[in-house]
Amino acid sequence: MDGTEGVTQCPILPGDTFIYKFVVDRPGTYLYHAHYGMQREAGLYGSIRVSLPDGESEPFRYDYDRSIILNDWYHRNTYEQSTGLSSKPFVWVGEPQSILIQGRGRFDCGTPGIASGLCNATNPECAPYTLTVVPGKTYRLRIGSLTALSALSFEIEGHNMTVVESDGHYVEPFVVKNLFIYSGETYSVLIKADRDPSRNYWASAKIVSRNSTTPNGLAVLNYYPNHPRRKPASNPPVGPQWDDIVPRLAQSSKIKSHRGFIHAPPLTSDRVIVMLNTQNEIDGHRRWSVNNVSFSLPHTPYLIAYKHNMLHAFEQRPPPDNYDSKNYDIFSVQKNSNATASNGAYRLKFNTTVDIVLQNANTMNKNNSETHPWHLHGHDFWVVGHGSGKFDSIEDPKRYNLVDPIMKNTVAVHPFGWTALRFRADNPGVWAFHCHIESHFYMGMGVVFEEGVEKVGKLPSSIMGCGETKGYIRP
Ligand SMILES: O=C1O[C@H]([C@@H](O)CO)C(O)=C1O
Repeated sequence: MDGTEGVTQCPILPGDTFIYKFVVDRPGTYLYHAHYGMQREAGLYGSIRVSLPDGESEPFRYDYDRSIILNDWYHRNTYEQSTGLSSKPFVWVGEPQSILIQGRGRFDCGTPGIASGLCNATNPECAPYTLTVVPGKTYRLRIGSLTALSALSFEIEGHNMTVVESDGHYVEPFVVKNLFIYSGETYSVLIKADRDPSRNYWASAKIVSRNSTTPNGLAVLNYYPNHPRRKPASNPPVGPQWDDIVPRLAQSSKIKSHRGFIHAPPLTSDRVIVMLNTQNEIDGHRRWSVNNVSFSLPHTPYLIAYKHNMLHAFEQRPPPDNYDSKNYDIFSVQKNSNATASNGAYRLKFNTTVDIVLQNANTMNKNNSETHPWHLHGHDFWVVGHGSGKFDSIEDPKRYNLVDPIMKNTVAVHPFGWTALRFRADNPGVWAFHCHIESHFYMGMGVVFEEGVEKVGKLPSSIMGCGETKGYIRP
């Protein structure tokens, strides 16, 4: 079960109980969240830690295992936000009010317009999250990002982090001072509590890629037995420049599979889909598109429509596999006047190898391109390449890493850059592939893949009840 509303099931109605069954078949760090409207941003999410079977060990050592979720937080509720996003004129959600580390953030209660009775900065719930460590011990910190919008840089004052896992795959270890993490991703890092134990240290999460006014999210690394509320004696780290793409691209390119766990990709692919990511206007609505097609969800979930011969429930023409890459200038604002909205799906041949090249471009604002974390349901993919500028379909594939690429389920395409990924279409079903920024998916930044749907067994009636399946009896 996958749980994506409109793709693999109908939404779960208020008061309903819905049971998800899935096989827990791989250790690692994972995220779960609502996939209806903007409910994830409204708070319906969490993380899952899958441990190893007894007797097996990981390719790294640590004394303690801790998990945190990074998020961004808005004061306006998601109904207001989604109304603005679909209005004419368009009302953008703007920057979040706070960055949260494990659910805790801060906000200046002196901000004009905030009713003072509702905001109390001395409330103990406003105290930063504290991670208590025993001097000399090594911690595995599992970090997941479920931000609605923000790309983050996470760091702990004075402590390097060794990246060892991402999205459930072991990484060939590398050391960072700050970890760039995009919505939908998970990382495990090892931290050794080997600094002066007489004090506490700041952990900080800073927004990158957007020129944000949101203050950094803060937490405290508390060396036992210091008091957890004792403020670190220094200023929190300022973090990297928000618009410096170089270190972000470098980190993305650095992540490789752990050498003891290499599962190499097929050396060739059967199909290449190049996806130009653009922001554009359709019928006066601000939208995001892939190859000039802006995604909209059908009322009848694809999986049910395919299995129950209701193909009329959505557009049968698939979106294009390419764009006019010869003539399109990705570095300037484009009109994209042929952009349309559609819910057509890509149909993949079962058991074939598919390459996706995400091509970033300028938004509708001058000299602006954003970071988009793309998340694929139902699969892990190999990240075979990242680059800046326009993807060269002859030269760039020659430089793909087909030896030890990392497998992930979420990967970023950087501003004015491209990201190439490869996967096997070997999981029968229908799967969303979308930008994990909540408002961007809402604005159409996604596609759907069908593969081997004929191999899917009888569908449970619990997933039905919407669109053309309204009359279906639910248990
Ligand atoms: O989708 C978006 O819209 C705004 C801005 O482009 C509107 O002008 C923004 O920053 C986005 O990510």
